Amino acid sequence: MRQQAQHYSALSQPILAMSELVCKTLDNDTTDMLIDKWLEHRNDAYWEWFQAVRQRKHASNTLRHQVIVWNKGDFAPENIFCRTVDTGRLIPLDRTWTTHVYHHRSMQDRKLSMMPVVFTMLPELMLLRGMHDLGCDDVYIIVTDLKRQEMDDVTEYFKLVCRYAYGGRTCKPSITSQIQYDHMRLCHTLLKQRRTPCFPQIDIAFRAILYEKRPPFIILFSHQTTSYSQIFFTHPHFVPSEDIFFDFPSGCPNPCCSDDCEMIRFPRRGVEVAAILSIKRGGRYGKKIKAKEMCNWIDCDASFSEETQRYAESSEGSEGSQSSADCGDTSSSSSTNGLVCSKCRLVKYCSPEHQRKDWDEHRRVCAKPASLGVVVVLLGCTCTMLCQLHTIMSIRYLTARLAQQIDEELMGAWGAFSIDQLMELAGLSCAQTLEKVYDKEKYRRVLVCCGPGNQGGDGLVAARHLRMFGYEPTIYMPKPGSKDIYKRLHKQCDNMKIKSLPPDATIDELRSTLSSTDVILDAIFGFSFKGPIRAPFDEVLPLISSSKKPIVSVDIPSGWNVEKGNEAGVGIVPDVLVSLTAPKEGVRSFKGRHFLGGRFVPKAMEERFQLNLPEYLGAEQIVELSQEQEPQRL
Ligand SMILES: NC(=O)C1=CN([C@@H]2O[C@H](COP(=O)(O)OP(=O)(O)OC[C@H]3O[C@@H](n4cnc5c(N)ncnc54)[C@H](O)[C@@H]3O)[C@@H](O)[C@H]2O)[C@@H](O)CC1
Ligand SMILES: [K+]
Repeated sequence: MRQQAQHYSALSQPILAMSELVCKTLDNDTTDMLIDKWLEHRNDAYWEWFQAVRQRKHASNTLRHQVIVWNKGDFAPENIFCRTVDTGRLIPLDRTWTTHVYHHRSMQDRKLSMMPVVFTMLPELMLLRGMHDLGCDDVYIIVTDLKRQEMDDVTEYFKLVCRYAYGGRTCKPSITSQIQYDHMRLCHTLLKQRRTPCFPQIDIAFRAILYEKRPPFIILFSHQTTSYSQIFFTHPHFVPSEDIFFDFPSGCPNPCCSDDCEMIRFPRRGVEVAAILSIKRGGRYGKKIKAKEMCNWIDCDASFSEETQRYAESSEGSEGSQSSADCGDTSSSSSTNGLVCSKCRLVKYCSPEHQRKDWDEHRRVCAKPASLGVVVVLLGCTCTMLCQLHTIMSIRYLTARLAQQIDEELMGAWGAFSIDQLMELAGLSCAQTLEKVYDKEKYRRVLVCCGPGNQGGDGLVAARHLRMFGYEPTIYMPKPGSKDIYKRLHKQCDNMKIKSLPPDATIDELRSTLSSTDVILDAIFGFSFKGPIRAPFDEVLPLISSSKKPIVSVDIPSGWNVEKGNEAGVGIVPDVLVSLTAPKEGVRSFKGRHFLGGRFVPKAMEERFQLNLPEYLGAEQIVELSQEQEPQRL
């Protein structure tokens, strides 16, 4: 061992036999067992993400774009299909794998199990496995205790070495000295911090695995709670598409977690942020990587040429494939075109026979795209109506977490909005909605009920605009917000001589104000509400509900669960709802007039989150989504 170690250097190619790390292998059955455990005790954030995937089905009907599909059946790996990055096949997530975990021998001495390591990363591993077809039956993980900065440094070092000196290749003297310097620095730092394994051990195992096993990706796991685990891809082709993974959970249990606090650096934003080792392939270092599109039948090695692709369609859907198979074309040799499943249009086969063979598996996901269904139903409608209705049908409903994420991004470095701006537009759209439905001659007296959060701010802005529109608003804030913006907005209302009930107004005072109110604006709770309702709102909400006055709710009716709706039956049931940015999951079954407001989402963001928002007309701040009755002004 010592003799072999003498040959180890930053610039020579190590072999796995030189590694002193212990390799623990978790076979397919163990992985299966871990997946079952995960399904039993799954983390809510991942569960939400998988649910959201369902809504995005057939967002795009083009063959290459639908990267993850779940159309039918329960939440189980066999019902969730992933488009592989290397063969373009759409295959279920139930293909397991063998995990090779390399760790320091001290962990073995302490009888530490490697299962928790795999379990921590299970959702990420499942997706990575699902998105890689060839050569991904084995997954390699090296366990470290690197801190965040050290992980960053090690990542940069491996990128450098793989780019210039992979497989012991010689490189320019200036690069050689840089590699040697970085290597020395890392050895020294990790030794000083008593990291186990030390850097040379990580380096030997890492580069030897790359060279001998040639995996599509390799993982450096970190035990440190303040660090993250890095996934290295050995080619840009192996990085899953960002289309669907941009909102994949960060792995951190804290819902306010930012990008910087990822536990596993899953490439949520695609190639741009992934750690890619640009290994030059070909010659004696292995085959060049070429993404190819292959027949969806897993045992077939026919591939389709990109340039000459001519999508021949089978005459019927997959269900009809059995009859087309009888036509007798059984060629499975390399083909330049293919048969596209005419029902879902998501998969391609080299022959009807292979389409038939794959049907048992593919039937679990095969479904007509939603948009086609709409076209059939609406054949009698005018073109404009059809477009509008189609858009409405496919608008995205948000979970609480996603609504918060969009909010943060709008006000983050990319969005660059301030809260004042968003609140102004949100409040304006609430006032505009009320004005659209309730004529100021008949419904002049508006009670604007404001909660303690940002939604309360929307209410104050709306009160100001309503006054401008000629209404007579009265503000009721049972628990005024403490933020400066809240106080400024209230001052602006005071300046316009808008009345406010005192925060400590008694229930009797509220009852008497309600009796002289024509319409109520419910700006109490928004997407951050979590039941049960606490005082003083536990008395206020029932009183508003029992007043029998018309109610316009902002974003989500107060007291409703953001995802499950009014399941507890204690929420306000409004006549009109104005959703902000995009409607929330909980209002899917809302029966009244439903508007969308908050016209500030940039197109790029709308596309990234696949919100599929309807078009706002002209200078309107609102757009009506659906209504039970004919739209009319009351
Ligand atoms: N991006 C967007 O869509 C924008 C959203 N805005 C508004 O901001 C809202 C979200 O604002 P916030 O995150 O501040 O939250 P909320 O306005 O939903 O309210 C949170 C407040 O309610 C209290 N609360 C929560 N559950 C409670 C319970 N069970 N009993 C009593 N009190 C409870 C909390 O203590 C907190 O003070 C949205 O719904 C929307 O109306 C706009 O202001 C700006 C733009
Ligand atoms: K509300």
